[in-house]
Amino acid sequence: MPLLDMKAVRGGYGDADILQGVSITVAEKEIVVIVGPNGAGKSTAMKAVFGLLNVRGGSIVFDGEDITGWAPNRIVQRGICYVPQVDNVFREMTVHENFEMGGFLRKGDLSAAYERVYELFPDLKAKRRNLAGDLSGGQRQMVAMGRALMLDPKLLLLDEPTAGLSPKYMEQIFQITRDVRDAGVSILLVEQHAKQALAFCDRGYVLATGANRHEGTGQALLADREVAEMFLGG
Ligand SMILES: Nc1ncnc2c1ncn2[C@@H]1O[C@H](COP(=O)(O)OP(=O)(O)OP(=O)(O)O)[C@@H](O)[C@H]1O
Repeated sequence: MPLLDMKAVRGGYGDADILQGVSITVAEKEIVVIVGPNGAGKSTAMKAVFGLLNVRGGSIVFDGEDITGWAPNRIVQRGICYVPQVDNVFREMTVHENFEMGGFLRKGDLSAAYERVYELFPDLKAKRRNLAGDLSGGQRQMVAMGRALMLDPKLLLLDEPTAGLSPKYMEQIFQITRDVRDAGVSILLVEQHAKQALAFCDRGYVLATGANRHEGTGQALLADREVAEMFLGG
């Protein structure tokens, strides 16, 4: 059974259905990417998993439990964390304070959790007293990921983590994403950099106009002529 099993989900923000029956699965310790043209519903599909959408059809099962219609705070407690594309750090707080905010919902000694995030993001250890707002875009993205990881999720949702980053930082974020997966966390991410993301993920989905178009391993999607012509710029 996959860790996340989203089946034929329909829904939107208001009355109109943006998602027209989207199905996505994520297995334990798998990196799954959603790609597709602008407005395809990629971010919306991710928001559906996190309880930010009016889901009017289909189901979302996580770790054996039907979480369809649950509120985000309950979903977080169940083991899913979501890193939105923008406004994902507290800019007026230090790196460490951001991590403290991340751990806010957890009880007990968090020293192991801090150790784990600083191990994953060694660059941030030296900048732990710096304001998050003073960091580069790539480092802010790391703060956002680290903050989410403080909650020790089973599944991490990342909405365009490499948006606006240089190729160097994009590679670094991908590498860190692999490290996070190797530490036992499953990852679902939305990416604009489709070719690079498909090359790095385990499996991918191509969405268009709110529906599934293609799915397969990253390598299979990259090798698919129709995917290349229609969605990857030839
Ligand atoms: N908060 C919102 N309220 C109403 N409509 C929205 C909202 N967010 C997105 N939409 C609409 O939902 C559709 C899908 O948007 P979504 O952001 O999921 O696309 P996307 O595939 O992630 O594309 P992009 O790469 O441009 O972010 C678009 O038509 C968009 O205008």
